[in-house]
This record gives sequence, C-alpha cells and structure tokens, in this order.
Amino acid sequence: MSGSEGEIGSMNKFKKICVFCGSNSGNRDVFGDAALDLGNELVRRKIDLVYGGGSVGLMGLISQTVYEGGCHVLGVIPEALMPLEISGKSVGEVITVADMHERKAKMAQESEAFIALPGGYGTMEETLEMITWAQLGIHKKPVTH
Ligand SMILES: CC(C)=CCNc1ncnc2c1ncn2[C@@H]1O[C@H](COP(=O)(O)O)[C@@H](O)[C@H]1O
Repeated sequence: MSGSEGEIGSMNKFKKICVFCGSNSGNRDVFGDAALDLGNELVRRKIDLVYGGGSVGLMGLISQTVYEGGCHVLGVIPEALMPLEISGKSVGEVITVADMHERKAKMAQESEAFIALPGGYGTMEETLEMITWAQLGIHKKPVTH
C-alpha cells in the first residue's frame, strides 16, 4: 500500500472501502502479501470491504481476510462472471448485477474510498474509471494505491 500518507493516514474516517485487485495471485509473493496486509489493516480499523465478489486470486485473499476478521464484506459480481471468478464459496454478502457497468456503479455507490492493489487489466480499468469519475466531479471519493 503506497499512495499518499495523508489519504492512508486518514483512512480511519472511512467505514466502507472498495478494493480493486487481481483475479489472479500474480507471480510474486509480494502481491499476496499486499492483499493480506491491506485486509488485516481494514480489520484493525474496523472498515468494511466492497469488492468484485470473486473468490479467486487476490480478490479471494483479501475478502477472506476481512471476513474472517469480523468485518462486513460486500461482493458485486455480474451473473455471467460467477463461474469464472467464484470457485467454491465466496464469503460475505454477494450482490449479482447485470453487467460490468452496473458492477462498477454499484461498487462506487457502496463505498467511501477506493484502493487499488496489484492486478491485471481489470484492476487497471476499474481504478482508472474511478479516477476519471473523480476528475469529472461524478464523485468526490479518494482513489489511492
Ligand atoms: C464489458 C466491459 C464494459 C468491460 C470493461 N472492463 C472491465 N470493467 C470492469 N471490471 C472489469 C473489466 N475487466 C475486468 N474486470 C474485473 O476486474 C477484476 C480484476 O481483474 P484483473 O485480474 O485485474 O484483470 C475482475 O473481477 C474482472 O472481472
């Protein structure tokens, strides 16, 4: 977790944070470590998680960490992606939506800030959309990494 200290330092004022991250674990242990660290930090600060609803990769890791730590976990996933991104059981509350656009809008609506962890094109796309929405004044929520 890097980002500006100011934003991270004031993370306590948030109750629900959306995390964008990979649906894979990546090829270096540091990516998984970052997901575990952030998950534990959210738990320590009693902050609930909003995420893409997958049980695989870094998404699975952070959602399990936050859920097992006793905070609320809300996953938002398009029905068509469920076979791809949920293997076994996902944790917490899961909302199914019609498509990717609705997913991003719902995740944005449900959270007070956004954090990007390592990930692939999906993570990049979601993070950039939140940055451009902020730039356009569609929301005033911080986006960091
Ligand atoms: C159809 C359409 C408008 C696509 C725009 N593109 C996307 N919009 C929103 N989430 C995405 C998009 N592409 C991938 N994702 C999601 O981003 C998450 C992370 O993907 P990745 O492993 O970083 O790769 C996954 O849950 C994946 O489903």
